[in-house]
Amino acid sequence: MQTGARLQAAIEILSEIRERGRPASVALADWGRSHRFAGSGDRAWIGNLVYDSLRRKGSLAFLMNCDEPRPVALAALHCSWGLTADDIAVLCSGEEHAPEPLTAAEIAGLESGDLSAAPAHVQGDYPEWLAASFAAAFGARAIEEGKALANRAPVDLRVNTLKATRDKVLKAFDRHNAVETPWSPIGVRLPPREGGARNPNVEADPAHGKGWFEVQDEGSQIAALIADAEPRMQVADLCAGSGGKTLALAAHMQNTGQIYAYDADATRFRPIFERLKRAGARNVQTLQPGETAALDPLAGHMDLVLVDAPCTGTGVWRRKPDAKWRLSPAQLDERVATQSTLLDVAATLVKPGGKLAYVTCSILPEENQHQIEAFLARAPGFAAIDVARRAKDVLGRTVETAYAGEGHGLLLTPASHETDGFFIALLTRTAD
Ligand SMILES: C[S@@+](CC[C@H](N)C(=O)[O-])C[C@H]1O[C@@H](n2cnc3c(N)ncnc32)[C@H](O)[C@@H]1O
Repeated sequence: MQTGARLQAAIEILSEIRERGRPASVALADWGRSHRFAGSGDRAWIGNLVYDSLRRKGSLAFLMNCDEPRPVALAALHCSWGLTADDIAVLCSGEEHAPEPLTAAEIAGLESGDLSAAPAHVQGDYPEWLAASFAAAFGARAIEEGKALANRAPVDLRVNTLKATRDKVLKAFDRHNAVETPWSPIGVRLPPREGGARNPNVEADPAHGKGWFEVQDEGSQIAALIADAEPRMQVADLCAGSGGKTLALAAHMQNTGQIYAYDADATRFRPIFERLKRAGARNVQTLQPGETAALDPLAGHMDLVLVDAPCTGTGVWRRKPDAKWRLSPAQLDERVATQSTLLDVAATLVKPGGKLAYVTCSILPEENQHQIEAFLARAPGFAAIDVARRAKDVLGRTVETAYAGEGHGLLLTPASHETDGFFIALLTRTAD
């Protein structure tokens, strides 16, 4: 496809997402199915522009004085890909499936659009209704943190220490410029590609088939590392999903002890079986998903309970940028209520002296520090552990929280740690 035709396709997909409220991944997959002639290079170019447009939709619309898909995509080419107004005018020839020529208003937006008078939520590209939460989380750094959540993310791999070493995995992805992640001793990072370039499909690599690594953001790796799982422990992973953290815990525990993996949703849980097999994890017992009675025998016996809670996913907006514009106050309230219930369930499983690790991939205080404060207020038999100290012990260096206020736990963010947004709190059961 000519570049102009790729641009027109991206604009059409953005219109589909906007008009029909469809997730970007679904709209892109549908487009691919109905345009079989498009090659993988075309799809990567179009997908990257769609995602970059969504990542910075608020600020790009402000610059262009219009939030329609076409001006937003043009502004993404300018602001995120570095094309000049003249470069973009060449693509908009109006011929051979290319977009119509630029209007005077579009040229003005591209050449002299200015964000300096825009409110913080526009400069930081987050929804206006979350402005107070961003200010509470980050204070004067709200715009900077929002901007970093609107960048592309790297592909992070967690080395499976049951089967490989970091050096082995680094070597396997040498051709993709693999480097060590900054914090996790078992992390490998493939930096994000620029412009329309395609990301490597790491899961198609033989090293993945051999179980040498799993795709897992460094923030998630850190959460699993500091959750305090030790060999021979009895551990419950209450929201195991497809097993990302279960696998990490199994490796930290060197395939000893027992991890009881549970999730309410059978479909989300299903991939765990294949992943456990590939990773060579033998200390995991899978519980019947959705059967809460399966948790009964664990009550009061667990050394560690991990609650990797369902959340708004505000910390992973780099990877799912359309989610940030779809999120609603009602969904946030619903998540907060579920998290609170899950903390209460988790508390019943912890043995005296045992631990409860609470993790979200959210940066919102409502789901993080406030959630922990409320739990500690209603569960006097639990006390907070100093996570910063634990992180220093595990990672060998000080990790400052990105949270601007007072509160328990550790908040990791793209701006402060080059990870996805993750919150980790560690509690201990002090009394019966
Ligand atoms: C953040 S995801 C878990 C990700 C997973 N631990 C990983 O590392 O890949 C949250 C999970 O919580 C599950 N969930 C939601 N409500 C639940 C409940 N009441 N009990 C158990 N799991 C629940 C969801 O199905 C989802 O898989």
